[in-house]
Amino acid sequence: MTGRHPRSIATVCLSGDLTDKLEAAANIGFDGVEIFENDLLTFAGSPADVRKMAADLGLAIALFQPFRDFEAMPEPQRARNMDRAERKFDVMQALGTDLVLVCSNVQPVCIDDPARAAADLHEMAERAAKRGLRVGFEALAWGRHTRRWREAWNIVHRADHPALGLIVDSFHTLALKDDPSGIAELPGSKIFFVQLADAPLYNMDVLQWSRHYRNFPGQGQLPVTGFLKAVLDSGYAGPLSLEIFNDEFRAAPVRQTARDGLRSLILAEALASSSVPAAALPPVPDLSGIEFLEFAVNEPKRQELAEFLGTLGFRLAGRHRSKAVELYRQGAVNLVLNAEPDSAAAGHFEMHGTSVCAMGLSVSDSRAASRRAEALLCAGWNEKRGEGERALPALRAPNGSLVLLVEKAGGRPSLWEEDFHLLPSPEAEAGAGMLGIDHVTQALAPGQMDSFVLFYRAVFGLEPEAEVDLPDPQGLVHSRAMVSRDGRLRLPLNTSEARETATGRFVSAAAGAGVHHIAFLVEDAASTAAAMVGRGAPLLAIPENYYDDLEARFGLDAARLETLRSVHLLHDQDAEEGCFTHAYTTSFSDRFFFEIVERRGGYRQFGAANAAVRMAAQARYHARMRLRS
Ligand SMILES: O=C(O)c1ccc(O)c(O)c1
Ligand SMILES: [Mg+2]
Repeated sequence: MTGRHPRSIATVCLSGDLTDKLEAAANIGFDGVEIFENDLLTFAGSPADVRKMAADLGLAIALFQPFRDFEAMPEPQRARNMDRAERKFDVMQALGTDLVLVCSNVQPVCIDDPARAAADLHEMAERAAKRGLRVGFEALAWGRHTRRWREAWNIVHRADHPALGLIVDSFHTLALKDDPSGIAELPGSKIFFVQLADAPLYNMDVLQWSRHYRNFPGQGQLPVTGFLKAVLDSGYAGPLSLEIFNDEFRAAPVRQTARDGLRSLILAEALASSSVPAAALPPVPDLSGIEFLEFAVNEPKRQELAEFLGTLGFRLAGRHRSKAVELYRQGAVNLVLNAEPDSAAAGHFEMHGTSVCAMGLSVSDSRAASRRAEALLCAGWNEKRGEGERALPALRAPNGSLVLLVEKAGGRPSLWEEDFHLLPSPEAEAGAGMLGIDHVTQALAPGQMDSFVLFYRAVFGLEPEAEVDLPDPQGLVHSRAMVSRDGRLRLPLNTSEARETATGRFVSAAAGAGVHHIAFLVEDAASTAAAMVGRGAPLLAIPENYYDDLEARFGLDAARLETLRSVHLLHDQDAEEGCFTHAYTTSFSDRFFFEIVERRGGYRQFGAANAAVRMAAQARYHARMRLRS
């Protein structure tokens, strides 16, 4: 590969001991690592052992860090710091790395004099150079006197030593809302190292923010792309390295974090260097929504689920030509029930019980979409298939479920016509009014949000909406919707630290993340709900108090209120008079549930105002069911 920057990750990003960290970084495909001193101190082998381990794994040790509180100290600390530096140079030579990161001094006694800082760094660089080593100086956003990249650069420039260079870190620059564009004017060869980190926008103490809430580029809200563009425009040719301090990363499975990290770096580079072909990714797929959802079932659960879907107005529309797979249909909604032994669905059923095991996304170019996914490190999947059946490119989502890429080619028979024996649709069967899939909500285990956000953002170009907190009677649920640019695909993601919330119960019952609810778009929620009730659908009962409050909030007339009340409908309005009217079923097998939604006047949200009422009703229902069994 030509002209690609070496890709590196700091050991502090990853969980486990140094062996776990290096193995994960190497296996996923990083070229190098930054060794954090703490990971070395707590490691039971020598620096030479670490050097050998990295070499055996094919990993460069790109940098050793941090070296703290060095520059501009009064005597006697100044002299002591020079000795301390010599000892760290010994460690670096044993490790086999030539670059140390000096972060700006935070000590109150540090002298406010750039000339002194420059002189001290000059001396350190002179000592380093004697051993063939180099020193990089980084501004910490909370440094005593040096906080911005330009302040650090002025000191480096003034010190004027070939073994001294600048280290820039996107977090420190962007957290202070400092302008990175001037980095483009620096001589690229004087930038010795580049660290990348993103973060959610929190209004908090910058040190706490940095030490606990950083995340990978693309997982947060900082303008990392603009920062990286400036870096690349300088002509910098060294490593791009991820440096994330994050409480959840410290607890997450190390290989997952390593994969997310490399995925984020590949995406960040592609976004920042869209004009450089070497960094290019196939484009974000042109998505037109969800073609189907597939449920993993066994034979008894297939019958049970088919009956449940019948109460929602779905009818059996076809049987697969070669597999124990059925298609249920209504409007543009396709639901597939897969009971085929020895399939991805069967594996999913073994692990998670009755659950959504695959989502079929409709794309204009499935091969390009799958090449993009592969370039972003998604594992693929080849399902066995019968003679003449369509091969659907498939990739694994972070929870192990599949995303299948369905291409709608004009003129060609549909997937359903190709692979299924379709049953004639009876004229009289009108269904209950489902038009399409409005959104599909997944419940995630605590700590998985960043991973899923990055997956949908990188592979499919969905953008995260602002996080909302939903109060369940048993704890808080955090929800963030991933939405395609044209709004046609909506995938809310929910997490909860509390085990007994609706989200927490799902994750423990289903043994992991998965689809928790499916919302169908309808034209007229009241008539659909009435049709569902007529068919025996179990709608979730909503308390009287809710309707009293609705009347007060929106001034709905008595007849409308009575309609809503009679079929357990909830209602919300946005500031622009957009309306959202919706109802829920109780859950299937205490797992997932369905929603019908009617959107009017451009309403774009998900009825968050009603989530507390829904979750309290679910908690009551759940408690009643538990008493019965
Ligand atoms: O939090 C810190 O102290 C710290 C140390 C080294 C770094 O490179 C950094 O960005 C932050
Ligand atoms: Mg840093």
